[in-house]
Amino acid sequence: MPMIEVQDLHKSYGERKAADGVTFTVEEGEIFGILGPNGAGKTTTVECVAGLRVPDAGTVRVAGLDPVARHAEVTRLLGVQLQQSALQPKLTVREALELYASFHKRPADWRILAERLGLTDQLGKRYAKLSGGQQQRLFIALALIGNPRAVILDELTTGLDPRARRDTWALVESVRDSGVTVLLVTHFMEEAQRLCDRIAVIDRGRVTALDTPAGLIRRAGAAKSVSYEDDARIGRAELLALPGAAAVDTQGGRTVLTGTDATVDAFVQLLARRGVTARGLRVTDATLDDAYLDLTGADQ
Ligand SMILES: Nc1ncnc2c1ncn2[C@@H]1O[C@H](COP(=O)(O)OP(=O)(O)OP(=O)(O)O)[C@@H](O)[C@H]1O
Repeated sequence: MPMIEVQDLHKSYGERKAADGVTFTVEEGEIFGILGPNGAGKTTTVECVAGLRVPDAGTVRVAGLDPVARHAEVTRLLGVQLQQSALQPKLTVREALELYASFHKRPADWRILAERLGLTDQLGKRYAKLSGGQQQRLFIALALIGNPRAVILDELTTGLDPRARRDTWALVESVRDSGVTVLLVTHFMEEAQRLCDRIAVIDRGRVTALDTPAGLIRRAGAAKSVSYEDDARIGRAELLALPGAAAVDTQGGRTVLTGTDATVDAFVQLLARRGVTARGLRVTDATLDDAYLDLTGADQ
């Protein structure tokens, strides 16, 4: 049985369709990403999974249970860290952990959790005095305190510096390695590419693609890009006419040609035929960023 199933989920706020037929399945043990631009419907979708919102139509199941009708059981199975979570500013880390542990019948040992999440030295610190990274670690601890089988982590690393973000990624991996399924909401491509086994790209309330990170990149068809110092000897139209060529941009005096392996081969042959040396030539693999722009139309 899948850990989480969402089938044709619809949810509107008045006229605004936040989820417009969202469908995906999360298997046990996965880190499954929901990636999409602001307002795409990501939070609405995971709130329905957590049973915090009632869908207008469609089916949601967590370990086979309806999260609205069987809310108490689902709360035991599913830990939730929602976007913009906040705690009472004067609460200390220890008090928050103890309080949340008291909500569960069989909580995890909060001291072990604090140790695992690097919070042991912060136990006496008030929530308001924690750094952004420490606050996020505390929220992960609170999401895990009921020993859940799955966790929802929504916009976990927003506002964190690159170092804290990387530390948080390592934590998410260790959560998965401990056997907990992770549903991760993000709008950071790098985060999704680095962490997720599979990703659903959501745009305007719909899943526009669902695949592994590598699959999404391949599907977007922009597998490679080649860049060089522009000297205008090869025209833009000529570059775009190469097989598989998807785009030509100029960035900081460099021409960037995006396409497939075939585009790169044809470009190199073109240089050879012309006897032209492209200075500062670089060939790079396209990232999920390129695929994402393609899949969401976010650059339009
Ligand atoms: N409680 C609400 N009342 C009215 N409209 C809402 C409410 N919550 C969300 N919306 C709207 O529904 C749409 C989807 O919002 P949602 O928060 O699900 O998107 P999101 O993908 O999580 O966005 P973000 O990345 O900005 O958090 C947006 O247009 C948002 O303004």
